[in-house]
Amino acid sequence: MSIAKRPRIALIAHDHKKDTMVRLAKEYVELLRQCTLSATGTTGGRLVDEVGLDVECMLSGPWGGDLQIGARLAQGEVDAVIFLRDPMTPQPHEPDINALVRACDVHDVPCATNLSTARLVLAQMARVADLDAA
Ligand SMILES: O=C(CO)COP(=O)(O)O
Repeated sequence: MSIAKRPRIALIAHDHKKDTMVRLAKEYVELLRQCTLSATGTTGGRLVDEVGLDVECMLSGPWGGDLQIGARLAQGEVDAVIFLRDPMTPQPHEPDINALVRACDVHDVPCATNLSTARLVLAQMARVADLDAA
């Protein structure tokens, strides 16, 4: 994967996965502080408030936040997506979610949709970009 010197990571979590995202961000806070972060609205707000990260917050997912991130990604402005999806709960904006994941596949951008993969991606990013992991 191609990774910028200061990796640009998008962070997204569905409601039942937001606590997991906050824990993950705390685990990798040293790495994430060295990255340029964007997030969907509610996820980003929690990462700012509870982890103290500097995050550019897009719209909330159901209001178009996934699409905003997807548009940036299509323009080559996102190096990885951590998208903790809730596989048990139907989402009103499922087409937007699919569009973002598809954009990751189209543009060959790493997209972690569960915690274990997220850890692998973040650890690899720290290694490849020679950044300090948590
Ligand atoms: O719905 C989401 C992703 O599809 C997440 O959006 P929020 O971070 O605004 O809750």
